[in-house]
Amino acid sequence: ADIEVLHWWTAGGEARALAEVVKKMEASGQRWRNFPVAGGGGDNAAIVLKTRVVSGYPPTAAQIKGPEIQEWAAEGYLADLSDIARAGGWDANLPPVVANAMKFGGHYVAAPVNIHRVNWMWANPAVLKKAGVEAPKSWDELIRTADKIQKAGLIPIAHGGQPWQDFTLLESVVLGNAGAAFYRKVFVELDPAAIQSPTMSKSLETFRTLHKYIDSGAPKREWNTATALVINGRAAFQFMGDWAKGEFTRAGKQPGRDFLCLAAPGTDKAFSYNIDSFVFFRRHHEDARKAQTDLANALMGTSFQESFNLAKGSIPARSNVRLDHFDDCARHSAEAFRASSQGNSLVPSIAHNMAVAPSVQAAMETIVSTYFNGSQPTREAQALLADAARNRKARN
Ligand SMILES: OC[C@H]1O[C@H](O)[C@H](O)[C@@H](O)[C@@H]1O
Repeated sequence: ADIEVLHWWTAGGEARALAEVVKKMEASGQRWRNFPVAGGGGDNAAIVLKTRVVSGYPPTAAQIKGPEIQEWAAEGYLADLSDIARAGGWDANLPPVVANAMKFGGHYVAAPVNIHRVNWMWANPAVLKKAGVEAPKSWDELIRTADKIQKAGLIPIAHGGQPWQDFTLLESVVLGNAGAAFYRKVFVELDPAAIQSPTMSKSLETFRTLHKYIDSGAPKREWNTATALVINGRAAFQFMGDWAKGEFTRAGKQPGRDFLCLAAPGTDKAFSYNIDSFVFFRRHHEDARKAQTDLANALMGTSFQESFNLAKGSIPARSNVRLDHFDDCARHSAEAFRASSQGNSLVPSIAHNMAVAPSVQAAMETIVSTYFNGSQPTREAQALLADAARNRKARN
């Protein structure tokens, strides 16, 4: 049968990883019908998906993540994957944080394909050498380092001017400056007092200071175009999740030699997670359900979890996939995931829709991006963020 899948993996490394899924499906005799919606981060895809579902024309499967999964399940649109999960031993082979994110009312309604770490700093060692600087360990040190890089005529920070990319940068600043417990207070518990605290003011001011280290070509730039600036030695750093690594490896670059994968300043003991997953829209036709079962099984298959994540830059969601074929960055990520799960410094990525409901996430993303690209007083931005948080809580 046809299996039509809506997703937003159109950038080079993403498309290469997606090809692994298509290969698997075609091998199981299903016809893959691609429904890509361009736009990194997935904001566009979420809008297109809503339109299709509301007009009674949902795809067979779609890329949906975090609390949005529970929202769709609560509406009764998603197929129950419990039988597939039981037969596949998902509970035994997934870290609890991953398993729980895939469930609604204790039932699996989504299949996870990976664990991305968001709080990375990608660096070009040749650019650092040219500017005579070291990789910074704190955000204050980053600012001093960036000044030197800029004086050397190079771009300190490769960035794409899109709200989700701005939010991705802020989450690493808060995590690095104030730690995992404070991050949770602000971006998970939505605590208005923490949002309006001097600690948050400091992080917002550090965040906005970084704006002067991005180049004038940044507005609207896609994330992978920004990664190319680091790959090509025009820029020193990019703050982005490890989907960026898929771009370096696709360009034949070696970790440790051509690029460095470092934790964002001050975040080496923390892990901001982003889990990609697919849901399946309820279907009554037997063939369609068979195709959905085949895809769910393929996505959680050990060999697929290896081949997909080698291309994507993330680590497998399945905890029993050996990492022998993975590089040092991936092994570093897996170790950081393990250590931060034990050390209580594993946090859901706010910028990548893992922490709060989509509506409050979108409201905060807009406030954060407006603040980053303008001259709004910090206190004012904090008040708006606190309002967005309160509104959400009022609706709970
Ligand atoms: O498009 C950029 C990134 O956006 C989202 O965070 C997705 O989870 C990730 O898989 C993708 O690579």
